Amino acid sequence: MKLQTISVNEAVGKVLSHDITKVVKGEFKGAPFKKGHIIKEEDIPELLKLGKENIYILELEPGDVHEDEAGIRLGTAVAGEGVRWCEPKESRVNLYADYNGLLKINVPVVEEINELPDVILSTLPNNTVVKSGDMLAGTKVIPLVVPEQTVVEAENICRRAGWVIKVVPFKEVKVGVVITGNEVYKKRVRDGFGPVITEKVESFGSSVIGIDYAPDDAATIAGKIKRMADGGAGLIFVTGGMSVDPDDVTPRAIHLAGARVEKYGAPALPGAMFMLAYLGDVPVMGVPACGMFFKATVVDLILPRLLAGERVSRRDIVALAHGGLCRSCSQCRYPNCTFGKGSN
Ligand SMILES: Nc1nc2c(c(=O)[nH]1)N[C@H]1C(S)=C(S)[C@@H](COP(=O)(O)OP(=O)(O)OC[C@H]3O[C@@H](n4cnc5c(N)ncnc54)[C@H](O)[C@@H]3O)O[C@H]1N2
Ligand code: MOO
Repeated sequence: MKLQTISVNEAVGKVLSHDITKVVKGEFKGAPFKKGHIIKEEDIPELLKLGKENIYILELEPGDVHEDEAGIRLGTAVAGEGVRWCEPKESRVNLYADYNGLLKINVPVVEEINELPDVILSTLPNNTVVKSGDMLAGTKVIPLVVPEQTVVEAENICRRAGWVIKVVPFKEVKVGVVITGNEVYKKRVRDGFGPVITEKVESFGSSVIGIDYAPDDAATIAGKIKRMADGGAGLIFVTGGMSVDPDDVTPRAIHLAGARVEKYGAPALPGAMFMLAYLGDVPVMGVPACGMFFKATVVDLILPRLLAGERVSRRDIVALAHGGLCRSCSQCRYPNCTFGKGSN
């Protein structure tokens, strides 16, 4: 590359090497002078007002990639299914969601890309629930010109990995709910769990196909879990009875139903007494009472993943630990907070 610095006063007739942007009080006000612009006499006062006494005139040589082209190539390389990129601004290319879904970030690959010289890729946390049009990531190069080799290496990393950033759409799942507890079964207490679960499930485009009530009896609860699965439920909630009292029999009931327990006890607060099991391929969630009392619990971290069709493992639940502590703010701002954001 041949990068020539010349005084603005001598720049008339020269071709600008990159966008010159305007920022007023920290706010980006666009680029009054675009890359490729031929400087005219009348541009000089405006350039001086923008604080530019010298400007770059650039001649690319073989093996050079201009920052904007590099940004586009990076954006193209990292954008997977459901992700689109925008035109570069000072080489920064933003990536946006094409539809509602679950954002998946291939974290080790993102780090591998960031190990390259002169390249950055910055993303929202893995497993964020996103809406169509949400910004998911931004990528850019640091210098005005990077070696072609750097861009090629980034592209190769992405190609080898298969995917870097993608949005997985939610499936329409038929959800069954078994509400446990003698006090609810015998109608001494009005069920508060059913409406909470129904609202959460429907917000992802799925539906509750049945809500059944069971007393604190493991065999009865187990029978109702099996009936939900036989009736076509693709995901089953079992609520209450998840802690240490003698009448807390839900974990035993899930086991008795024939489900294979992935993990009982989740490193998320609220949600410690949570259980995830699989009855064949059907996920069964044992949800403690906190799932009804608090706006955000472990359910909000696991449900979107299950509805996106993910097989959530014991390992995934263990990984919730870092970031799994809710700050218990007086006014809940979830999902705009750190709850569930530290896991990989
Ligand atoms: N000694 C201990 N006590 C508790 C522990 C513990 O480790 N040691 N863990 C606490 C944590 S953490 C949680 S979370 C809760 C879990 O509670 P359960 O899932 O066992 O809930 P229940 O005991 O069945 O109910 C608690 C409370 O909520 C009311 N409830 C339950 N289901 C419904 C419903 N469908 N509608 C309305 N209200 C409902 C129930 O009547 C109780 O008042 O345990 C802590 N305790
Ligand atoms: O399952 Mo409980 O969170 O720890 O409220």
